[in-house]
Amino acid sequence: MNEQQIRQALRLYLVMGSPNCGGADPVRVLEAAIAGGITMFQFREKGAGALQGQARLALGARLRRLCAQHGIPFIVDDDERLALELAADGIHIGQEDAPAAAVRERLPQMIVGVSAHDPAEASAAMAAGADYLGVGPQYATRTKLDAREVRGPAMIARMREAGIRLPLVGIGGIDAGNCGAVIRAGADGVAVVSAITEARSPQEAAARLLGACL
Ligand SMILES: Cc1ncc(COP(=O)(O)OP(=O)(O)O)c(N)n1
Ligand SMILES: Cc1nc(C(=O)O)sc1CCOP(=O)(O)O
Ligand SMILES: [Mg+2]
Repeated sequence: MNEQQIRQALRLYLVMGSPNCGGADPVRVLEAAIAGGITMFQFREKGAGALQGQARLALGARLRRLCAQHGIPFIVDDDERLALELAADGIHIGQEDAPAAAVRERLPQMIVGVSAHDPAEASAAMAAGADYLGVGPQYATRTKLDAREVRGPAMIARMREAGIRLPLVGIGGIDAGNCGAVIRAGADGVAVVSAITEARSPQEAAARLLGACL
């Protein structure tokens, strides 16, 4: 994918694994979210009760197939080996994961997303060859227990003012009521977990988000 295609795909980015689905089948949740209009998906099988080993691989393969059927880019959180096993379109890594430059070198064919919390980390990620940035937490989140302090959309504006031109998505506590502020600050899109996975109707929640952050 070229830079413009990545920018478009970031518009409404669902990040999720089975622990986020409250007992519902993650495949059904993803199906509904796709019907509602999500534009990118990240398999993040993390937290209490997360699947391991073969079960994780099997779920990832079902989600991967669904994304392929609908032309939705499929990204894997953290795990290079899993990303390769699932023939993912990309990988997302954080500041505590493998160095971005090494991942870029090992996975030249993949989209590489990197978490950045300030302009210095954003510049370093850009120099390392990142394809997009994830900037959070925008707002308070209950989903990631080890999230950093809330940065707010102002951090995105600071990155843009500092000359960071990479495709960029905000993440953390984002819903239909606050996503507009994230886009107005300079993000190409929003990444969400609970606003879709915990909604009574993930399809309607995705559609509402898409409408609100256009
Ligand atoms: C799109 C996006 N942005 C940020 C993150 C967070 O990544 P990281 O800091 O590595 O934390 P974990 O998700 O691995 O707990 C993300 N996953 N996706
Ligand atoms: C996966 C993740 N990364 C974050 C960061 O700040 O980098 S916040 C987060 C969880 C986002 O979940 P929700 O949309 O339910 O708040
Ligand atoms: Mg990580």
